[in-house]
Amino acid sequence: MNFLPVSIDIERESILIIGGGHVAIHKIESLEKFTQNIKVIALEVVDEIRERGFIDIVEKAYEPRDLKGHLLVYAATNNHELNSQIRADALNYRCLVNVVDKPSNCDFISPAIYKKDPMTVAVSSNGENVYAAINWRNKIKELGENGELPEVKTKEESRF
Ligand SMILES: C[C@@]1(CC(=O)O)c2cc3[nH]c(cc4nc(cc5[nH]c(cc(n2)[C@H]1CCC(=O)O)[C@@](C)(CC(=O)O)[C@@H]5CCC(=O)O)C(CC(=O)O)=C4CCC(=O)O)c(CCC(=O)O)c3CC(=O)O
Ligand SMILES: NC(=O)C1=CN([C@@H]2O[C@H](COP(=O)(O)OP(=O)(O)OC[C@H]3O[C@@H](n4cnc5c(N)ncnc54)[C@H](O)[C@@H]3O)[C@@H](O)[C@H]2O)C=CC1
Repeated sequence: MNFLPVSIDIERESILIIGGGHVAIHKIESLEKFTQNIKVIALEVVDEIRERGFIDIVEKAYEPRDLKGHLLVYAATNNHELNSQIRADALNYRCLVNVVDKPSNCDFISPAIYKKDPMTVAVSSNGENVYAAINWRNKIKELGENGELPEVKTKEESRF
């Protein structure tokens, strides 16, 4: 596996999550710091997703055509075969898919994020050790909360 970190403009994107359980909530907790343009398709959706109010929820079984028009897709069902099938289907729709139960079958993976406007830190272990990524992020967050990261000044003042 070899994942390149990039920052994607999602201003005009609707992000699709297939599956509405605990892992879907995880993904939403990161995504909602950046966008409310999120759609969830699942047989059943947990209350924590419903309570958010801004999420477009469709309670039904996944079908390949659901992928149409979505750049970023999270295959987050509890069905291993279905999650892999979603990535295979996505080849016909130009989507990038995060398969939550198989790092080696992902177009992209979700880093551990610390966001303090306008700065974002995203830590990844290249999909190899999610707990190490979370530990590093927590350490960076601690530095940020304790005022130990460089102050963000204007662009001119920040020049090297
Ligand atoms: C590869 C990746 C794919 C992807 O999902 O993109 C992946 C895969 C897997 N995670 C597993 C378990 C857990 N993951 C979390 C949490 C997070 N997982 C995230 C990312 C990633 N997880 C990607 C790699 C990122 C990298 O490169 O390092 C974070 C950082 C970001 C996010 O999800 O948004 C988010 C922290 C959110 C935050 O704190 O901000 C927790 C903790 C918790 O649930 O609270 C548990 C324990 C759950 C429990 O114990 O029940 C397992 C099960 C196998 C195992 O346990 O060994 C797999 C499958 C596997 O590794 O095979
Ligand atoms: N990447 C990560 O951070 C982590 C990944 N995992 C993996 O994530 C997977 C999902 O776990 P949970 O969210 O806890 O499961 P869950 O059981 O809480 O939720 C599963 C969801 O999938 C939906 N679903 C199942 N079949 C469907 C279909 N045909 N069409 C539409 N929706 C369908 C269900 O309705 C439900 O909303 C597990 O396979 C687990 O191994 C687990 C922990 C962390």
